[in-house]
Amino acid sequence: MPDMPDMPELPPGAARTSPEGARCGLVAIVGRPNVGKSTLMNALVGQKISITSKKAQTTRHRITGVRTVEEAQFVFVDTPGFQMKHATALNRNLNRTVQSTLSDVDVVLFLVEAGRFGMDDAKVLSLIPEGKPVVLIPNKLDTVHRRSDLLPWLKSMQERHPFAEYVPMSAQKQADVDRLFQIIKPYLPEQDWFYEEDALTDRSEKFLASELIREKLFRLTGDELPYNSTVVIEKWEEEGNLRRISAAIVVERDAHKGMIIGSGGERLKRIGSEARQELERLTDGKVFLELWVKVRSGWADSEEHLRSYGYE
Ligand SMILES: Nc1nc2c(ncn2[C@@H]2O[C@H](COP(=O)(O)OP(=O)(O)OP(=O)(O)O)[C@@H](O)[C@H]2O)c(=O)[nH]1
Repeated sequence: MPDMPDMPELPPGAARTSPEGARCGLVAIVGRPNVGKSTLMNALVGQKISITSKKAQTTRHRITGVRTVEEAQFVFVDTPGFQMKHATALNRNLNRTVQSTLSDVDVVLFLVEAGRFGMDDAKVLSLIPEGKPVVLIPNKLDTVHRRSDLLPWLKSMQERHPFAEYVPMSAQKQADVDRLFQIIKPYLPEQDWFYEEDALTDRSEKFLASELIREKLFRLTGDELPYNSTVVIEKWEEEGNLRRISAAIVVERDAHKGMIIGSGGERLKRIGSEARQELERLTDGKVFLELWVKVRSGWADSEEHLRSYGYE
């Protein structure tokens, strides 16, 4: 059976429903790991399409979500986080992805943690091409006790970069998220919509499934598991409303394999059963999920492996 097709790429002008004065543009969300990019994108798109987790570096793919608000259509590109400590091929790839993603967007949302600007944030800022409108989003504002403490910090940020807008907010607050749409709307060019009004994402169901298994994997192994473990969907068959999925969790070391399997296979069973339940909700059908763990030593260092796993 075929995979769920990705949404076809419509050239500008092909959407049939653009209203008078339509705007449409690409919006990138960037920031160091764990700053709240996935949380913000999920809030903006209004549906869980990217996976949030306390584990840094959970977003490795470019993910596009689409949201139409009044006459404006926002096409979101969620770019990967950064891993500064380990300079592997994986990270070089991430930086390339970030830069190529940013070269063709209309506006960049640059997330930092309100009141903080470190080397890791500076590195992200330095990858944004010159001349792009950049909206500074000091996120997690709810964790700042006195808002007035933020003023000198905001002033210092003004000196770092000529940001187009300053929008301190909390990605977890709906009112803040709604306000953000209005603020970034003028940065979208006036043109016809790229997608139908109710389009949510152009990612396939298969991709979402692998991200979902990854989320369960990281949730249930806590901080023990290195971020560069990955999930590869090896079999995907559909029979009516039933999906038979076989997925491999690829890790670097035998020790990690044991960690995932757990004593008596308990942990792997739990990862599988939680992922299956959520996949059934996602696909609105029945799912047989077979999970297994593979050791692929040093895979994060090999450009070739990266290509075969689809990270180019
Ligand atoms: N208090 C608070 N926590 C937040 C907010 N936004 C996100 N978080 C939390 O911050 C953590 C990281 O959020 P993510 O959305 O996964 O961050 P990310 O930038 O996508 O992370 P990577 O995928 O590692 O790049 C999660 O535990 C979120 O619940 C916020 O506005 N306030």
